[in-house]
Formats: sequence, C-alpha cells, structure tokens
Amino acid sequence: MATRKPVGGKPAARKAAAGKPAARKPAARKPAAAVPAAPLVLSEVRERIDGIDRQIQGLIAERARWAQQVGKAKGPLKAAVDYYRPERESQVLRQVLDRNDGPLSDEVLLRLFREIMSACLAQQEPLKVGFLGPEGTFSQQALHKHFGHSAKGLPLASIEEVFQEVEAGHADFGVVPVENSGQGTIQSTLDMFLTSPLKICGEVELAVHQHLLSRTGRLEDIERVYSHPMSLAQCKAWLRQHLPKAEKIPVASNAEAARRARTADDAAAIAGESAGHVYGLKVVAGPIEDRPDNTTRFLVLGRELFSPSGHDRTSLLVYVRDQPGALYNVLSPFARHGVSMNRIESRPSHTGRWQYAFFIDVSGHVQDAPVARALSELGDYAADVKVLGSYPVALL
Ligand SMILES: O=C(O)C(=O)C[C@]1(C(=O)O)C=C[C@@H](O)C=C1
Repeated sequence: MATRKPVGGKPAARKAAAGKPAARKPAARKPAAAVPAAPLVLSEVRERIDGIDRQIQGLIAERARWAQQVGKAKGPLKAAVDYYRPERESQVLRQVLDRNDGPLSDEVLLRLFREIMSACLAQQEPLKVGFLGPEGTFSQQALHKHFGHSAKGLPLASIEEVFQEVEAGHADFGVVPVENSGQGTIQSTLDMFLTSPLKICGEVELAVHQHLLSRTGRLEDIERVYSHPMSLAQCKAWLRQHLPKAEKIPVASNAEAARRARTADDAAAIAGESAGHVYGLKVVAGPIEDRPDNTTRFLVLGRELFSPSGHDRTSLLVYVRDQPGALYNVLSPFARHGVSMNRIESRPSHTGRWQYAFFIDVSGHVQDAPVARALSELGDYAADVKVLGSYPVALL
C-alpha cells in the first residue's frame, strides 16, 4: 500500500510557498530593453554576443575562484564529499528559478547552473557517484541531473551494489530508483533501508521517455523486445498495439536491454534515447510510454545527514507495536504538529512473521521544530523509529 502527495514541485506552488507571488514578474523588469527593437546586421549582433560571452566567462571564472574560497573557509577537509552541501545547492538553484524571467525555461537554467556548481565543486576533486549501470540508464540521467557532468559516475550492476559501494566508501554517493508515477514503488530499493545504515540526502525526479531501439530501425524485423520489467510495464499498451506477437524479455536494466539488442537484427530494446547513442542503435519509435507524464523518482544515498535547505522532506522508517490503534498513534503526532505527510507505505519488517514497518515521508527537516516535536512524541508510541534522511525537495 502506498499513497503519495507531491510537495513544492510546480514552479507556481514553489514561488507561492516561498511567500512570493506565483505569477511571473511584470515585463518592465525584463532585461529586454538591452535588445534593440530594430534588427541589426549579423556582424553587429555577433559582436554583442562575443562581448556578453566574455563577460559570462569572466563571471564564471570569478565564481569558481569564490567557490575555492568557500572551500578554504570550510577548513582543511579530507575529501570532495566533505565540501558538498546539497542544501546550499538547492538554495542556489531555487534563487535561479525565482529570478527567471525568460526567455530560457526553468529546466534549461537549472541545467546550466547545476553544471556551473558541479564544475566549481569538482575543482577540489570530482564526487564519485554510484548508479545502476551500465552506461545509458535513466539512473545515469538522474545522476547528471542532480550532480552535473563533473561528478564521476560509477556504473554498478545492481541496486544492492550501489548501497554496498556507498557503505564501503568506494563511492561518495549513490543514485537509485525508488518509485515510478505509473508503476508505483520499487520495493527492492525500499527494503534495502531495513538493514542499511545509509542516509537519504537527496531526491531527483526525472521525466522518463521510453524508446524502441534496434539495429535496423525497422519495426517489421522485431521478434524479441528486451527491457527492465518496469519499462515493459510502462509501454504495455503500445506493445500490445504495435508488437502483439513479439516476445517480451525482462532484463536487469534498460541499458542491458540495449546491449543485448545490439547482437541481432530481430531483437529490440525499450530504453532511453541515450542508451541508443551509447550502444549504436536506431530509434524505431518513441516516445512510447503509455502515460506522457511518466516520471521516476530517484533517491540520493549518502553516509550523513545534511542541514536544512528550507524546502525539505524527511523519510522515516517506523516499526509499530502490534496493538489496537498502533498506526493511528503513530500518525497523529504529525497531524497535531501540522506536519503534512506526503507518502506512507507498509513493508514486511523482517523482524517477525506478519510484522510490518512503515516508510513515511513528511514535509520538513528533522531540525525543523514541528517535525522534531512530532518525532519526539512518535517515540512514545512506535516500537522503533529510524530517520532515513532529511533532504531538499526535488526541483522540477
Ligand atoms: O557554498 C558552498 O558551500 C560551496 O561549496 C559552493 C558551492 C557552489 O558552487 O555554489 C559548491 C559546492 C557545494 O555543494 C555547494 C555550493
């Protein structure tokens, strides 16, 4: 059983939540005045662009030097991971979005500033981030969305291995899928938290667009379709309509599917377009997911809790006592302290037969007073409470 309520995802809601008007700022505030109304000759326009590029480059270099100063101000730290501050990154990016008056979209600006911060941080040493490999998976796309391309991605064979490598300190962080908007929770990911000491220190939401990829690029050649079971399920209606007779073969990841599709003309993979580039496959059709708003949520795993960003979510693992009203007692402290619950999911707790643990997501950080008060009351009712993490709510 799982229910989920998104918080602060939409730009309008985000701005309203930050106490700012949801509407865009008036046109008079736009830097449009700098662009002349009458068309200029091409060479003049390019001259302007060259001048702006010089300024941008100078400012990026200056920012990088200040980021080095921030690094020094943090004192002599051992590794790149010690310089990383997800809460600060989230604040920087929220300011970028709040300032955006166009013409570039929020997504584009977010990507550009994410890359600038990623490069600034990598001046110390690039972060090492484990992900469900091989190259070309949606997990790798989520990694790039969250950490930028200056982080060093470590492709790993399974979700378990991502946990292991972060626990062992071979990776600074890990990125694992946890739920899909249409297919629900990836229970094997949640179950890892029953025994893992790792903390959740971020979340990423990724729009997932599936493509049918093959060596020849021709639909009529295809007799077998490889993909991760989740991706096969996301494209069920499309496959029923276009490839009703083809064999559907579940494999460990979409990129693994692409790797197999490379070996025969009658095989195809369902995967992201980037997997097609990595494995040299042609796009037969796409996007082919049944729901156009298909989105996967990923968790960022680390070894420590970070400070509040001001727009956070807390994930808890709560073991209830086997007694009447137990779940009611566990949930009521959140209601009493005005903490909204975004998600609740029960899983066998592995502590005894018919014993359940509840994965609960609430708005706010454990250091925020209402969450801290609710947690201290919760301790009186629950058999055990584990804080899995308090982390910035995903941006876009
Ligand atoms: O503000 C900091 O703490 C920095 O280290 C600077 C900076 C940035 O480039 O803005 C870089 C890396 C951190 O993860 C957060 C922010």
